[in-house]
Amino acid sequence: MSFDPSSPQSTDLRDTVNPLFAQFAHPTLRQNLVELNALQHAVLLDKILHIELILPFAWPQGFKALQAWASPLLTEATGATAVDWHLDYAIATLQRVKQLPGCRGVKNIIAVSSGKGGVGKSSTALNVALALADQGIKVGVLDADIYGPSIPQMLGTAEQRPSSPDGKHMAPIMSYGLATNSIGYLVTDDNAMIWRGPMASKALLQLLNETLWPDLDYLVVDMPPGTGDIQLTLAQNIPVTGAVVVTTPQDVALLDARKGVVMFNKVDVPVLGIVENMSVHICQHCGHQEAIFGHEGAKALSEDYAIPVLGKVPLHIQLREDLDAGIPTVVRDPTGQFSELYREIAENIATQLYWQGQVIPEDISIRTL
Ligand SMILES: Nc1ncnc2c1ncn2[C@@H]1O[C@H](COP(=O)(O)OP(=O)(O)OP(=O)(O)O)[C@@H](O)[C@H]1O
Repeated sequence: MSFDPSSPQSTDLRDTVNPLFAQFAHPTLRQNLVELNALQHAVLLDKILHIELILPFAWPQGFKALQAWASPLLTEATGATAVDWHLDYAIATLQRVKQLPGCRGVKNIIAVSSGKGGVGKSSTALNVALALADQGIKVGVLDADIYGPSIPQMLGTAEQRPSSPDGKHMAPIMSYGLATNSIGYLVTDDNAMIWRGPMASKALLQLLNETLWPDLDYLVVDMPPGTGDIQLTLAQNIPVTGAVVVTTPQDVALLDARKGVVMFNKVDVPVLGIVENMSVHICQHCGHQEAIFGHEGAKALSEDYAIPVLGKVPLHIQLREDLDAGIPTVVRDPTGQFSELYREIAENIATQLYWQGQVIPEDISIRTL
Protein backbone atom coordinates (compact mmCIF):
# COMPACT_ATOMS: atom_id res chain seq x y z
CA MET A 1 0.00 0.00 0.00
CA SER A 2 1.53 3.34 -1.02
CA PHE A 3 -0.59 5.42 1.38
CA ASP A 4 -1.71 5.43 5.00
CA PRO A 5 -5.52 5.08 5.08
CA SER A 6 -5.57 6.14 8.75
CA SER A 7 -3.73 9.42 8.11
CA PRO A 8 -5.78 12.38 9.50
CA GLN A 9 -5.35 14.18 6.17
CA SER A 10 -7.01 11.38 4.22
CA THR A 11 -10.70 11.16 3.33
CA ASP A 12 -12.47 7.83 2.99
CA LEU A 13 -14.44 7.93 -0.25
CA ARG A 14 -15.74 4.37 -0.46
CA ASP A 15 -19.33 5.64 -0.39
CA THR A 16 -18.60 7.73 -3.48
CA VAL A 17 -16.62 5.08 -5.34
CA ASN A 18 -18.75 1.98 -4.70
CA PRO A 19 -21.92 3.24 -6.47
CA LEU A 20 -19.77 3.92 -9.51
CA PHE A 21 -18.12 0.50 -9.33
CA ALA A 22 -21.56 -1.10 -9.12
CA GLN A 23 -22.19 0.16 -12.65
CA PHE A 24 -19.06 -1.40 -14.13
CA ALA A 25 -19.89 -4.33 -16.40
CA HIS A 26 -17.34 -6.71 -17.90
CA PRO A 27 -17.73 -10.06 -19.71
CA THR A 28 -15.80 -11.81 -16.91
CA LEU A 29 -18.05 -10.55 -14.10
CA ARG A 30 -21.25 -12.31 -13.07
CA GLN A 31 -21.47 -10.25 -9.90
CA ASN A 32 -20.44 -6.63 -9.83
CA LEU A 33 -17.44 -5.33 -7.88
CA VAL A 34 -19.60 -4.25 -4.94
CA GLU A 35 -21.23 -7.67 -4.69
CA LEU A 36 -17.72 -9.11 -4.77
CA ASN A 37 -16.78 -6.81 -1.91
CA ALA A 38 -13.75 -5.82 -3.96
CA LEU A 39 -13.09 -2.27 -2.76
CA GLN A 40 -10.85 -2.20 0.32
CA HIS A 41 -9.79 1.44 0.31
CA ALA A 42 -10.76 4.58 -1.54
CA VAL A 43 -8.76 7.33 0.06
CA LEU A 44 -8.19 10.89 -1.08
CA LEU A 45 -4.84 12.17 0.08
CA ASP A 46 -3.04 15.22 -1.33
CA LYS A 47 -5.41 15.34 -4.31
CA ILE A 48 -4.57 11.72 -5.25
CA LEU A 49 -7.33 9.13 -5.05
CA HIS A 50 -5.84 5.83 -3.86
CA ILE A 51 -7.96 2.82 -4.77
CA GLU A 52 -7.24 -0.65 -3.46
CA LEU A 53 -9.14 -3.70 -4.64
CA ILE A 54 -8.93 -7.36 -3.66
CA LEU A 55 -10.33 -10.10 -5.91
CA PRO A 56 -10.63 -13.88 -5.59
CA PHE A 57 -9.59 -14.57 -9.20
CA ALA A 58 -6.97 -13.35 -11.68
CA TRP A 59 -8.33 -10.27 -13.41
CA PRO A 60 -5.58 -8.43 -15.35
CA GLN A 61 -7.58 -7.41 -18.41
CA GLY A 62 -10.74 -6.58 -16.50
CA PHE A 63 -8.68 -4.37 -14.19
CA LYS A 64 -7.25 -2.54 -17.16
CA ALA A 65 -10.74 -1.98 -18.55
CA LEU A 66 -11.95 -0.77 -15.14
CA GLN A 67 -9.11 1.74 -14.88
CA ALA A 68 -9.78 3.12 -18.35
CA TRP A 69 -13.51 3.46 -17.69
CA ALA A 70 -13.46 4.67 -14.10
CA SER A 71 -10.42 6.97 -13.86
CA PRO A 72 -12.01 10.00 -15.60
CA LEU A 73 -15.31 9.48 -13.75
CA LEU A 74 -13.53 9.21 -10.40
CA THR A 75 -11.41 12.31 -10.84
CA GLU A 76 -14.51 14.23 -11.81
CA ALA A 77 -16.58 12.89 -8.88
CA THR A 78 -13.90 13.38 -6.21
CA GLY A 79 -11.90 16.37 -7.38
CA ALA A 80 -8.73 14.25 -7.40
CA THR A 81 -6.08 15.09 -9.96
CA ALA A 82 -5.14 11.43 -10.48
CA VAL A 83 -6.07 7.91 -9.41
CA ASP A 84 -3.50 5.54 -7.94
CA TRP A 85 -4.76 1.98 -8.56
CA HIS A 86 -3.84 -1.22 -6.70
CA LEU A 87 -5.19 -4.72 -7.25
CA ASP A 88 -4.32 -7.53 -4.85
CA TYR A 89 -5.48 -11.09 -5.02
CA ALA A 90 -6.84 -13.42 -2.36
CA ILE A 91 -7.42 -16.35 -4.70
CA ALA A 92 -10.37 -18.48 -3.58
CA THR A 93 -10.10 -22.23 -3.10
CA LEU A 94 -12.90 -23.93 -5.01
CA GLN A 95 -14.65 -27.24 -4.65
CA ARG A 96 -12.82 -30.07 -6.41
CA VAL A 97 -14.19 -32.90 -8.45
CA LYS A 98 -16.04 -35.44 -6.29
CA GLN A 99 -15.05 -33.26 -3.32
CA LEU A 100 -11.64 -34.94 -3.31
CA PRO A 101 -9.23 -33.62 -0.70
CA GLY A 102 -6.69 -31.25 -2.17
CA CYS A 103 -2.99 -31.62 -2.67
CA ARG A 104 -0.93 -30.04 0.12
CA GLY A 105 -0.37 -26.33 -0.43
CA VAL A 106 -2.36 -26.23 -3.67
CA LYS A 107 -5.60 -24.24 -3.79
CA ASN A 108 -6.83 -25.06 -7.29
CA ILE A 109 -5.76 -27.54 -9.97
CA ILE A 110 -6.45 -26.73 -13.60
CA ALA A 111 -6.02 -29.64 -16.03
CA VAL A 112 -5.02 -28.64 -19.55
CA SER A 113 -5.80 -31.40 -21.99
CA SER A 114 -6.22 -32.13 -25.65
CA GLY A 115 -7.82 -34.99 -27.49
CA LYS A 116 -4.96 -35.05 -29.96
CA GLY A 117 -1.19 -34.61 -29.64
CA GLY A 118 0.73 -31.67 -31.04
CA VAL A 119 -2.09 -29.12 -30.96
CA GLY A 120 -0.27 -26.80 -28.56
CA LYS A 121 -1.46 -28.05 -25.19
CA SER A 122 1.91 -27.59 -23.45
CA SER A 123 2.59 -24.18 -24.99
CA THR A 124 -0.85 -23.00 -23.91
CA ALA A 125 -0.53 -24.46 -20.40
CA LEU A 126 2.85 -22.83 -19.90
CA ASN A 127 2.11 -19.39 -21.29
CA VAL A 128 -1.18 -19.25 -19.36
CA ALA A 129 0.63 -20.26 -16.15
CA LEU A 130 3.23 -17.55 -16.76
CA ALA A 131 0.51 -14.98 -17.46
CA LEU A 132 -1.03 -15.82 -14.06
CA ALA A 133 2.34 -15.70 -12.29
CA ASP A 134 3.00 -12.34 -13.91
CA GLN A 135 0.11 -10.99 -11.77
CA GLY A 136 1.88 -11.91 -8.56
CA ILE A 137 -0.27 -15.04 -8.26
CA LYS A 138 1.43 -18.21 -6.98
CA VAL A 139 1.48 -20.75 -9.79
CA GLY A 140 2.91 -24.19 -10.42
CA VAL A 141 3.08 -26.38 -13.50
CA LEU A 142 3.01 -30.15 -13.41
CA ASP A 143 4.05 -31.67 -16.72
CA ALA A 144 2.18 -34.97 -16.74
CA ASP A 145 2.51 -35.41 -20.48
CA ILE A 146 4.11 -38.80 -20.45
CA TYR A 147 4.23 -39.06 -24.24
CA GLY A 148 6.12 -35.84 -24.77
CA PRO A 149 7.15 -34.02 -21.60
CA SER A 150 8.11 -30.76 -23.26
CA ILE A 151 7.83 -28.29 -20.36
CA PRO A 152 11.52 -28.61 -19.26
CA GLN A 153 12.62 -27.82 -22.83
CA MET A 154 10.23 -24.89 -23.06
CA LEU A 155 11.54 -23.47 -19.79
CA GLY A 156 15.18 -24.14 -20.61
CA THR A 157 15.48 -26.39 -17.55
CA ALA A 158 15.91 -29.75 -19.29
CA GLU A 159 19.32 -30.36 -17.71
CA GLN A 160 18.09 -29.85 -14.15
CA ARG A 161 16.94 -32.60 -11.79
CA PRO A 162 14.69 -32.17 -8.75
CA SER A 163 16.49 -32.60 -5.44
CA SER A 164 15.01 -34.55 -2.55
CA PRO A 165 15.52 -32.79 0.76
CA ASP A 166 14.06 -35.67 2.81
CA GLY A 167 14.81 -38.65 0.56
CA LYS A 168 11.06 -39.12 -0.06
CA HIS A 169 9.73 -36.00 -1.71
CA MET A 170 10.95 -33.85 -4.59
CA ALA A 171 11.63 -30.14 -4.47
CA PRO A 172 10.10 -28.51 -7.55
CA ILE A 173 12.33 -26.83 -10.12
CA MET A 174 11.73 -23.08 -10.01
CA SER A 175 11.67 -21.24 -13.33
CA TYR A 176 10.45 -17.73 -14.17
CA GLY A 177 8.58 -17.70 -10.84
CA LEU A 178 6.80 -21.01 -11.52
CA ALA A 179 7.20 -24.11 -9.36
CA THR A 180 7.50 -26.97 -11.84
CA ASN A 181 7.92 -30.69 -11.97
CA SER A 182 7.91 -32.94 -14.99
CA ILE A 183 8.03 -36.57 -15.85
CA GLY A 184 10.76 -35.34 -18.22
CA TYR A 185 13.11 -34.54 -15.32
CA LEU A 186 12.83 -38.10 -14.08
CA VAL A 187 12.66 -40.26 -17.17
CA THR A 188 15.35 -39.27 -19.55
CA ASP A 189 15.02 -41.98 -22.20
CA ASP A 190 12.07 -43.22 -24.21
CA ASN A 191 10.93 -45.70 -21.55
CA ALA A 192 7.96 -43.63 -20.46
CA MET A 193 6.42 -43.95 -23.89
CA ILE A 194 5.90 -47.68 -23.42
CA TRP A 195 4.62 -47.59 -19.84
CA ARG A 196 1.35 -49.41 -19.56
CA GLY A 197 -1.70 -47.46 -18.42
CA PRO A 198 -1.71 -48.31 -14.70
CA MET A 199 2.04 -47.76 -14.41
CA ALA A 200 1.83 -44.39 -16.09
CA SER A 201 -1.16 -43.22 -14.04
CA LYS A 202 0.56 -44.28 -10.82
CA ALA A 203 3.75 -42.45 -11.74
CA LEU A 204 1.85 -39.28 -12.58
CA LEU A 205 -0.18 -39.32 -9.36
CA GLN A 206 3.06 -39.84 -7.45
CA LEU A 207 4.60 -36.91 -9.22
CA LEU A 208 1.67 -34.76 -8.12
CA ASN A 209 1.61 -35.94 -4.52
CA GLU A 210 5.30 -36.28 -3.85
CA THR A 211 6.38 -32.88 -5.06
CA LEU A 212 6.92 -30.37 -2.27
CA TRP A 213 4.78 -27.68 -3.87
CA PRO A 214 5.09 -24.31 -2.21
CA ASP A 215 1.75 -22.64 -1.41
CA LEU A 216 0.09 -22.31 -4.80
CA ASP A 217 -3.05 -20.50 -5.91
CA TYR A 218 -3.17 -22.50 -9.12
CA LEU A 219 -1.40 -25.67 -10.24
CA VAL A 220 -1.65 -26.09 -14.00
CA VAL A 221 -1.40 -29.75 -15.02
CA ASP A 222 -0.27 -30.44 -18.58
CA MET A 223 -2.15 -33.71 -19.15
CA PRO A 224 -1.10 -36.47 -21.56
CA PRO A 225 -2.95 -35.99 -24.85
CA GLY A 226 -5.82 -38.31 -25.69
CA THR A 227 -8.85 -39.78 -24.01
CA GLY A 228 -7.69 -43.29 -23.13
CA ASP A 229 -7.34 -45.14 -19.82
CA ILE A 230 -4.47 -43.00 -18.51
CA GLN A 231 -6.39 -39.79 -19.06
CA LEU A 232 -9.56 -41.24 -17.56
CA THR A 233 -7.72 -42.50 -14.46
CA LEU A 234 -6.02 -39.16 -14.01
CA ALA A 235 -9.23 -37.19 -14.50
CA GLN A 236 -10.84 -39.35 -11.81
CA ASN A 237 -8.00 -39.26 -9.31
CA ILE A 238 -6.42 -35.84 -9.53
CA PRO A 239 -8.28 -33.38 -7.31
CA VAL A 240 -9.03 -31.16 -10.27
CA THR A 241 -11.07 -27.98 -9.99
CA GLY A 242 -11.66 -27.62 -13.72
CA ALA A 243 -10.32 -28.60 -17.14
CA VAL A 244 -9.39 -26.68 -20.27
CA VAL A 245 -9.45 -28.37 -23.66
CA VAL A 246 -6.98 -27.17 -26.29
CA THR A 247 -7.66 -27.82 -29.95
CA THR A 248 -6.81 -26.56 -33.40
CA PRO A 249 -9.71 -25.65 -35.70
CA GLN A 250 -8.93 -28.71 -37.84
CA ASP A 251 -11.71 -31.34 -38.07
CA VAL A 252 -9.59 -34.26 -36.81
CA ALA A 253 -8.43 -32.29 -33.79
CA LEU A 254 -11.97 -31.10 -33.06
CA LEU A 255 -13.29 -34.63 -33.19
CA ASP A 256 -10.76 -35.63 -30.54
CA ALA A 257 -11.40 -32.48 -28.52
CA ARG A 258 -15.08 -33.44 -28.49
CA LYS A 259 -14.09 -36.81 -26.99
CA GLY A 260 -12.11 -34.91 -24.36
CA VAL A 261 -15.13 -32.83 -23.36
CA VAL A 262 -17.28 -35.98 -23.19
CA MET A 263 -14.65 -37.70 -21.02
CA PHE A 264 -14.53 -34.86 -18.50
CA ASN A 265 -18.32 -34.68 -18.45
CA LYS A 266 -18.44 -38.39 -17.71
CA VAL A 267 -16.24 -38.03 -14.62
CA ASP A 268 -17.90 -34.75 -13.53
CA VAL A 269 -14.86 -32.54 -14.07
CA PRO A 270 -16.17 -29.09 -15.04
CA VAL A 271 -14.90 -28.09 -18.48
CA LEU A 272 -14.04 -24.41 -18.19
CA GLY A 273 -13.84 -23.94 -21.93
CA ILE A 274 -11.86 -24.42 -25.11
CA VAL A 275 -8.71 -22.72 -26.32
CA GLU A 276 -8.39 -22.65 -30.09
CA ASN A 277 -4.68 -22.77 -30.90
CA MET A 278 -3.18 -22.15 -34.33
CA SER A 279 -6.50 -20.49 -35.21
CA VAL A 280 -4.99 -18.50 -38.06
CA HIS A 281 -1.46 -18.39 -39.40
CA ILE A 282 0.07 -14.91 -39.17
CA CYS A 283 2.94 -14.33 -41.60
CA GLN A 284 5.93 -12.87 -39.77
CA HIS A 285 6.90 -10.78 -42.82
CA CYS A 286 3.68 -9.20 -44.00
CA GLY A 287 1.18 -9.97 -41.21
CA HIS A 288 -1.14 -11.70 -43.68
CA GLN A 289 -3.56 -14.02 -41.90
CA GLU A 290 -4.56 -17.38 -43.27
CA ALA A 291 -6.90 -19.94 -41.66
CA ILE A 292 -4.83 -22.95 -42.68
CA PHE A 293 -6.57 -25.30 -40.22
CA GLY A 294 -10.09 -24.10 -41.02
CA HIS A 295 -12.57 -21.60 -39.60
CA GLU A 296 -14.48 -21.32 -36.34
CA GLY A 297 -14.04 -24.99 -35.35
CA ALA A 298 -13.97 -24.31 -31.63
CA LYS A 299 -17.10 -22.18 -31.88
CA ALA A 300 -19.19 -25.12 -33.10
CA LEU A 301 -17.83 -27.30 -30.29
CA SER A 302 -18.52 -24.59 -27.77
CA GLU A 303 -22.11 -24.25 -28.96
CA ASP A 304 -22.72 -28.00 -28.92
CA TYR A 305 -21.60 -28.37 -25.31
CA ALA A 306 -22.48 -24.90 -23.99
CA ILE A 307 -18.90 -24.16 -22.95
CA PRO A 308 -17.08 -20.93 -23.73
CA VAL A 309 -14.21 -20.36 -26.14
CA LEU A 310 -11.60 -19.02 -23.71
CA GLY A 311 -9.45 -17.55 -26.44
CA LYS A 312 -7.80 -18.06 -29.80
CA VAL A 313 -4.05 -18.13 -30.32
CA PRO A 314 -2.71 -17.66 -33.85
CA LEU A 315 0.01 -19.79 -35.39
CA HIS A 316 3.09 -17.60 -35.37
CA ILE A 317 6.74 -18.51 -35.70
CA GLN A 318 7.69 -16.29 -32.75
CA LEU A 319 5.68 -18.42 -30.35
CA ARG A 320 7.53 -21.55 -31.47
CA GLU A 321 10.94 -19.90 -31.51
CA ASP A 322 10.52 -18.53 -27.98
CA LEU A 323 9.54 -21.95 -26.66
CA ASP A 324 12.45 -23.62 -28.46
CA ALA A 325 14.78 -21.06 -26.90
CA GLY A 326 13.43 -21.84 -23.43
CA ILE A 327 12.02 -18.33 -22.96
CA PRO A 328 8.24 -18.48 -23.48
CA THR A 329 6.70 -15.45 -25.19
CA VAL A 330 4.93 -14.21 -22.04
CA VAL A 331 8.39 -13.86 -20.43
CA ARG A 332 10.33 -12.69 -23.48
CA ASP A 333 7.84 -10.10 -24.63
CA PRO A 334 5.48 -9.39 -21.70
CA THR A 335 3.86 -6.36 -23.29
CA GLY A 336 3.47 -7.84 -26.78
CA GLN A 337 0.21 -8.86 -28.47
CA PHE A 338 0.62 -12.59 -27.75
CA SER A 339 1.22 -11.98 -24.05
CA GLU A 340 -1.94 -9.87 -23.98
CA LEU A 341 -3.78 -12.81 -25.53
CA TYR A 342 -2.46 -15.28 -22.98
CA ARG A 343 -3.35 -12.89 -20.15
CA GLU A 344 -6.88 -12.72 -21.49
CA ILE A 345 -7.08 -16.52 -21.69
CA ALA A 346 -5.65 -16.81 -18.16
CA GLU A 347 -8.27 -14.36 -16.90
CA ASN A 348 -11.06 -16.23 -18.67
CA ILE A 349 -9.91 -19.51 -17.14
CA ALA A 350 -9.58 -18.04 -13.64
CA THR A 351 -12.96 -16.32 -13.73
CA GLN A 352 -14.75 -19.35 -15.25
CA LEU A 353 -13.21 -21.46 -12.50
CA TYR A 354 -14.54 -19.09 -9.87
CA TRP A 355 -18.04 -18.70 -11.23
CA GLN A 356 -18.64 -22.37 -11.94
CA GLY A 357 -17.34 -23.44 -8.55
CA GLN A 358 -18.18 -23.23 -4.91
CA VAL A 359 -15.75 -21.51 -2.57
CA ILE A 360 -14.54 -23.75 0.25
CA PRO A 361 -12.80 -22.65 3.43
CA GLU A 362 -9.12 -23.39 3.17
CA ASP A 363 -8.56 -25.17 6.46
CA ILE A 364 -10.72 -28.15 5.54
CA SER A 365 -9.55 -28.23 1.95
CA ILE A 366 -5.96 -29.30 2.32
CA ARG A 367 -4.77 -32.83 2.82
CA THR A 368 -1.41 -33.50 4.41
CA LEU A 369 0.78 -36.08 2.80
N1 LIG B 1 0.31 -20.97 -31.73
C1 LIG B 1 1.48 -21.49 -32.10
N2 LIG B 1 2.28 -20.90 -33.02
C2 LIG B 1 3.46 -21.47 -33.39
N3 LIG B 1 3.93 -22.60 -32.90
C3 LIG B 1 3.18 -23.24 -31.99
C4 LIG B 1 1.94 -22.71 -31.51
N4 LIG B 1 1.45 -23.57 -30.58
C5 LIG B 1 2.32 -24.57 -30.46
N5 LIG B 1 3.38 -24.39 -31.30
C6 LIG B 1 4.53 -25.26 -31.50
O1 LIG B 1 4.00 -26.53 -31.91
C7 LIG B 1 4.71 -27.59 -31.28
C8 LIG B 1 3.73 -28.45 -30.48
O2 LIG B 1 3.25 -27.68 -29.41
P1 LIG B 1 3.04 -28.29 -27.97
O3 LIG B 1 4.20 -29.12 -27.56
O4 LIG B 1 2.60 -27.20 -27.10
O5 LIG B 1 1.81 -29.24 -28.28
P2 LIG B 1 1.18 -30.39 -27.40
O6 LIG B 1 -0.25 -30.45 -27.79
O7 LIG B 1 1.50 -30.19 -25.98
O8 LIG B 1 1.98 -31.63 -27.95
P3 LIG B 1 2.14 -33.07 -27.28
O9 LIG B 1 0.87 -33.73 -27.46
O10 LIG B 1 3.25 -33.66 -28.08
O11 LIG B 1 2.52 -32.83 -25.88
C9 LIG B 1 5.79 -26.93 -30.44
O12 LIG B 1 6.97 -26.90 -31.18
C10 LIG B 1 5.29 -25.53 -30.21
O13 LIG B 1 6.34 -24.60 -30.05
